[in-house]
Amino acid sequence: MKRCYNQLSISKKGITVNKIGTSIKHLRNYNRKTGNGVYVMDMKNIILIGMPGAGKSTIGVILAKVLGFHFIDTDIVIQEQEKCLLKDIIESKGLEGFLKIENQVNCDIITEGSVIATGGSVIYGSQAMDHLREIGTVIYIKLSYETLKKRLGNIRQRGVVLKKGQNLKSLYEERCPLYEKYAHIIVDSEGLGTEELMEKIVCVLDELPDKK
Ligand SMILES: Nc1ncnc2c1ncn2[C@@H]1O[C@H](COP(=O)(O)OP(=O)(O)OP(=O)(O)O)[C@@H](O)[C@H]1O
Ligand SMILES: O=C(O)C1=C[C@@H](O)[C@@H](O)[C@H](O)C1
Ligand SMILES: [Mg+2]
Repeated sequence: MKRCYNQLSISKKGITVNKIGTSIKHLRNYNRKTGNGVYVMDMKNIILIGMPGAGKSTIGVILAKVLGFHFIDTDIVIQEQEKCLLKDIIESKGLEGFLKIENQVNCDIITEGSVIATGGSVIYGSQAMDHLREIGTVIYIKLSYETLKKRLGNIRQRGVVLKKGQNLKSLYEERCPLYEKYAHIIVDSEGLGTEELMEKIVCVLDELPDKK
């Protein structure tokens, strides 16, 4: 099922897409008589990726408020779709089953002007990552292993996709190259509190050459 998170509205001026905090984007080449036109998706999303505990959900919601964007947490979308907690999906369907659902949920996201906080394991879904890179700017929130270890308690209790014999260190080493591979931008969050990190991301976005 495709999920659409934005709303179209029709006015005398034609069809517009209302996005909180952003200018209204018009349907291009809109013909009032036929009602035809091409809507150009020119408002990108901001997609946050990174290790579990990197702060994607925490930062994502603050970023959305500051930018006037929508906020989507894909972990919550998965839970709503499956009507089940993440850890219970992992337990009942196994790691592969969970990753398949996560890939599908992320592939199905249709939105614009949204901050999307992904789950830490989203980078195992290559179709999902290709889709997310298409619909927005992918930001990798990078944090050292040492800080993550301190921040995360028992990662098994958190429902992390951890293979047999894997620990936080080997998970970190396996995933870092994948986060780097899929990121448009890498933001080092070492030593930064939530407000500082949020400000750093806003600055980085502000400097993007193709900012819309
Ligand atoms: N900049 C920060 N400094 C210190 N602690 C932080 C920071 N950002 C988030 N945290 C804390 O780290 C923990 C994990 O944050 P959060 O749940 O946002 O991570 P996540 O990246 O969304 O993880 P997951 O992949 O599991 O969804 C929380 O307890 C949160 O309060
Ligand atoms: O990093 C992970 O393996 C995960 C992180 C969470 O956000 C959830 O997506 C899920 O619990 C798996
Ligand atoms: Mg999260």
